[in-house]
Amino acid sequence: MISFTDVCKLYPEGYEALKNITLSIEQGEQVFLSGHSGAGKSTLLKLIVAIERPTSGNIVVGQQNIAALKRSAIPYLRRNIGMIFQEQKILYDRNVFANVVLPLQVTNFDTKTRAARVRAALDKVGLLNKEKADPITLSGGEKQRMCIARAVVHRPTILIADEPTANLDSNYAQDIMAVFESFNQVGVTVLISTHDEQLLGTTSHRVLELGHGQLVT
Ligand SMILES: Nc1ncnc2c1ncn2[C@@H]1O[C@H](COP(=O)(O)OP(=O)(O)OP(=O)(O)O)[C@@H](O)[C@H]1O
Repeated sequence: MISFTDVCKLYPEGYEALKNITLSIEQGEQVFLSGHSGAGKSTLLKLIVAIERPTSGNIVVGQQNIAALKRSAIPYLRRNIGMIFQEQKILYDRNVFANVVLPLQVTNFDTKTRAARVRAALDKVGLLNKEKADPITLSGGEKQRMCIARAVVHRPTILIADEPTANLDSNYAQDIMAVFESFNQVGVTVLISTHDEQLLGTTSHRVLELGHGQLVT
């Protein structure tokens, strides 16, 4: 489902963020990505959704070879992927419903179907009663759950999250992880980067550890 073969990423300034990464994640698997700050976790996740491009090596997601993907094909790739990134944009000039419906605006669904999908996504993250709320009034955990609803509203087969529990207290963090778990249980492939030592120490899921741009485990 996701495979990297000898992937290297050299940023234009010359920093080698990833060195010879080879890995494979099966369809329906949940995997955590760990590693120190600057280890290359965000870079690895960005390569999967073609926010960044590899300097060398091959990346296959589903049936698509990402390294060879034309810019015009990127929106099609992302139709199958839900993304939750740290620098995620929340639009504060509109309510929760309007934030979550955004990914559906490029689809052909009619208004009724869009509304049903948004409510189903909000329901899954426990925010159904907040659809009319302004995002500014949400707690940190609720904002994060809104971002998850937005990432899954188009029913992706792969979910990628970069430090989704950073800056949340442990109760909120557990809630967020339970939401990811519930998507994985219905067959979604989930890849989450995290620093959370407690979570990494107790999880039954596979942990890939990066250190200085290389896979340690
Ligand atoms: N756009 C960029 N241009 C140049 N260097 C970058 C860029 N993005 C990341 N880097 C560098 O690549 C290395 C890996 O960064 P990355 O953000 O992937 O690490 P990380 O493991 O996600 O770290 P953190 O946990 O702090 O978010 C770092 O040294 C970083 O400074």
